[in-house]
Amino acid sequence: MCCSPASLCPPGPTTTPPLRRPPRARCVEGRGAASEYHSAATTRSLCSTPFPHRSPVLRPRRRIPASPSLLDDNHFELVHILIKMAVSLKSSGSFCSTPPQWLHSTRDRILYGYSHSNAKECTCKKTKRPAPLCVKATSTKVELDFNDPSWKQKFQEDWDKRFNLPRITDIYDLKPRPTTFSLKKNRSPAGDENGTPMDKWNGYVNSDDRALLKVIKYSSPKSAGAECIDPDCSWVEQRVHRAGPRKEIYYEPEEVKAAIVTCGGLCPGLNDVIRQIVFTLETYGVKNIVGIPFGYRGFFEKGLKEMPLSRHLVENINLAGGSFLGVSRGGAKTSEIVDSIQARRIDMLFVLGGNGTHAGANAIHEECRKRKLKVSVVAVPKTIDNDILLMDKTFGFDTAVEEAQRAINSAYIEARSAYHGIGLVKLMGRSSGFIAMHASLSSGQVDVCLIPEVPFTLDGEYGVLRHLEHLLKTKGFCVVCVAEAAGQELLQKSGATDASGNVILSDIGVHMQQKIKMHFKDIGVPADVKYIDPTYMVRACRANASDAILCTVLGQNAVHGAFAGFSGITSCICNTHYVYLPITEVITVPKRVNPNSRMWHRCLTSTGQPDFH
Ligand SMILES: Nc1ncnc2c1ncn2[C@@H]1O[C@H](COP(=O)(O)OP(=O)(O)OP(=O)(O)O)[C@@H](O)[C@H]1O
Ligand SMILES: O=P(O)(O)OC[C@H]1O[C@](O)(CO)[C@@H](O)[C@@H]1O
Ligand SMILES: [Mg+2]
Repeated sequence: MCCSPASLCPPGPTTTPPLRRPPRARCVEGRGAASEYHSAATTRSLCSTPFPHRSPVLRPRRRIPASPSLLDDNHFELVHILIKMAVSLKSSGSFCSTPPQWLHSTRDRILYGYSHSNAKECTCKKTKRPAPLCVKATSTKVELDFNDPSWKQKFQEDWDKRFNLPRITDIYDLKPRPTTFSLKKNRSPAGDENGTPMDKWNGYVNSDDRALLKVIKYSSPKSAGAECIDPDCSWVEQRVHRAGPRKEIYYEPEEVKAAIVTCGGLCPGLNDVIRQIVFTLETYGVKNIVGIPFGYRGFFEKGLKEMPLSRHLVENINLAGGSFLGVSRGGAKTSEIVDSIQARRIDMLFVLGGNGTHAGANAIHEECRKRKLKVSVVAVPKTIDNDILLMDKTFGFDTAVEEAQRAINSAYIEARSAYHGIGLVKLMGRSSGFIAMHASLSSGQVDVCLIPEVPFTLDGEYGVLRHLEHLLKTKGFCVVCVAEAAGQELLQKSGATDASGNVILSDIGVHMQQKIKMHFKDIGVPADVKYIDPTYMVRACRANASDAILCTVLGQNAVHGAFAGFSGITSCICNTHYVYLPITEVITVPKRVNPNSRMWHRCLTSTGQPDFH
């Protein structure tokens, strides 16, 4: 029976006064640059007024390094890389040596994380204060000195270079032809007063159209989730290429052979994208469309035959989940794949997949260039994990969240109906906690959300288990949502990898289930633990409405991108606009949840959970 929490469900056990822990003082001073993360007022109050334990209100987080405040979820991971690079540089003796090491933002010693993948050591002045870690702002192509009045212009020039879309005309001298894509092509054009036909269809995107990647002007790097290029948080426009059909194209549709391949794990919406690619190709006039079975493997595994595709064949595939073409991991040998592309005379390759697939697509694109093949390789970002840089979301994510919150709801109902019920749900997300965070937010039924980006302890005074005790005493039941990649440092690593080389994670869900059961047994408190691991259920389903729309647009734009002559690009949504990005810009690291983002703070406000360390 399904029941709404307040009305139909049996009441939970009577609440008892909250379990109180002795208040502890939290002083963040004396930690180098980390202390600057808090305002002076916050720091004072943190040092002088210990807040009561288990307060449901959002408390200032402890020991968060300063620089993540400069970054959003897209770029948070870059800071980890910079920290690692900087720390290793330091240990190799190239860095100024005074500990402690925190990434820090000041006028003359700057780390800013946005869009910069190379960290270089800068000069450290001798100061009395412990020196912060010094990382000079660099980008992949240009070093910026913010004292130079023209730094913005340099930044923008560098940006435009990086986000310039690779195209087949970079290696081929080709003349475009007028597009065959017009939604008016089957109608008789209306004439003006002289009877001259007027083509009023204005559905083409100009190649100079750009969308802004970011729209917020942050007044300070300390603003929640701030993304700043320089320490003053100046406004700099970061523009990317708008996606859509162009008036001129670089292929003769009748001569084109187009192929579609789906790689990696399953994801809701794969079929919707396949279907739209086929529809759009046919609208251009392409007749030779094939599907490559079972991911990149289909290019070289004997016995796997390409599948001819047509509108008729794919008409209804979106009604089911999975991939009509099949998926696989591993086995990507770029040169063999390109041999196969060459042998099959493929002109356009549409690649649907996550970060690994994108890396593969880019390698294929590069190899085609090297061999001077006129092939457009266009990717469409697919992953329930939502862990690809720069884009608002990847297709499949919304649906996975929707399915995940069904599991949370079941855990809630089980926990709410049991005496001292504890519902525990583990959700997917190989390297990031987006599904867990969003499903916790959307369900509104989670008391504790644990993600890999935010470390936690299970045992001890400030551990999760003590908080569960508190919840049982105060609420009578509780629900915990843990991301599969969370708390890996608490578990033994197997060191195993899957066929694509992805690390196989240890099972935090089972570990927590056992720890919770043992803990309550040890302290002699009854606890009824119900563990739900919905695993493949969150991704083996058909796309929901919002993903279906996203897939439709991304699939269509992928085809427009190929006909416009682009290659090595991905078709995605940024800042609510549909755009093309060079693949190289989205695959450097997985996108992760920024613990200083408003979204994570909202999640904490919703769950009411404290710090667990
Ligand atoms: N760096 C790389 N270069 C070339 N090919 C790669 C690379 N990384 C992964 N691949 C190939 O891409 C395909 C998919 O990779 P992977 O299994 O990691 O899934 P994914 O695309 O990241 O999607 P998911 O989100 O499901 O993990 C595999 O066939 C793999 O061999
Ligand atoms: O299909 P497999 O190999 O079990 O992969 C599971 C992984 O794939 C994903 O669903 C997508 O990357 C992850 O959330 C999960 O860790
Ligand atoms: Mg991946």
